[in-house]
Amino acid sequence: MPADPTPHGATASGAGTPPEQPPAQAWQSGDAPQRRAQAALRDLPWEVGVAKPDAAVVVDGVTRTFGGLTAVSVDHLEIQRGGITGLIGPNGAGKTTLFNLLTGFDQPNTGTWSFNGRPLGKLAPHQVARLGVVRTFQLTKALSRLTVLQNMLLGAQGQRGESFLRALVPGTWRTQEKENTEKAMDLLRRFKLDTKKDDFAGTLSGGQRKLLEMARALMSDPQVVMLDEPMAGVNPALTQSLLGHVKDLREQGMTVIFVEHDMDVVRDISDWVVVMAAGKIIAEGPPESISQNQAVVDAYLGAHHDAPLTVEEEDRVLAQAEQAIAREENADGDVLDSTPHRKGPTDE
Ligand SMILES: Nc1ncnc2c1ncn2[C@@H]1O[C@H](COP(=O)(O)OP(=O)(O)OP(=O)(O)O)[C@@H](O)[C@H]1O
Repeated sequence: MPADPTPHGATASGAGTPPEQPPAQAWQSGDAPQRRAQAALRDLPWEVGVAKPDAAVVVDGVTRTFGGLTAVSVDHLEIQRGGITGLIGPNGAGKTTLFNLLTGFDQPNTGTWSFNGRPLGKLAPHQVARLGVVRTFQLTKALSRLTVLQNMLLGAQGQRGESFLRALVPGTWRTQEKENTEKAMDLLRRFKLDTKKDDFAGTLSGGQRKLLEMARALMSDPQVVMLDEPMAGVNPALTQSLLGHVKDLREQGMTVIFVEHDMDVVRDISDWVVVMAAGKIIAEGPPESISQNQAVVDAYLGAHHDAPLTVEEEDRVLAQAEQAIAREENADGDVLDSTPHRKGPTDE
């Protein structure tokens, strides 16, 4: 069982309640998306698995084990549409594994999950992306020997050229390619990478690669964007710009879920925070509820959250990222084959 969350205002059952506040305003269509998301969430109890007023993603009974280790065991989780949800937890809590499962990069042992009511299990990453759910990676997977623009074009989804029959009509393909190039250049301008379009991605700084990764994810017009540590390794000058871009995604109506260790960043941009430890969700609530939650404090202190990764941990994270990249490249390249290319629980 997950530890009871005990945020400010905790009840005997361990569930938290929001503090007294003025009555929530009814949603106005002209409201800023941030205010809408926060208004929708403000009166919810701070308890694990709480139902959201308008859930885009719903997860039920998802578990993933590696040998004897339970990396993810999530009973119930709902992600509010149009909000920014921060997913936090100590190293090894299962955050990346949960991202991998939800986006088709890994398969669970049990469980179901859906987007807009449509089950996403058994779909490959490119199929999940086409339905509107995309992710970025902890270690940016911008392909270093492709140019910035080529990387962007790889992120385009639903290309007419992917259909075998349409691919036989070169004019159709060229139209699509032109549209994709224009869209890519618009995004590159937005992310201030347009002057680098012909540079190899490998020559970009860490922060610029993060921007490229985010820009590339937007090529498929996603509705849900999952960002794995978007700020990690980014110099302070670019951090504000990246934060601004994440907030922009919400402004444009997207649902954002992001993994982050920096609590200042989490407090700054999250409408809601979900805390994982040892594979389970141990707390949920608005950012202000989290630092007052004893279960969260214990999980972080107990796990030596701020300790640097050991060489073994670094090797594992790198190997995981490389495997994920290889799987996505297989999925991208194999467009005529709808068979999912994924790692399953039996492939450990
Ligand atoms: N492919 C794998 N094989 C074996 N164990 C794995 C694998 N992937 C993840 N794990 C284990 O599952 C657990 C959860 O790992 P995961 O990377 O999801 O955690 P995390 O919360 O994302 O951590 P971090 O914050 O360090 O990125 C860890 O104990 C990890 O060692």
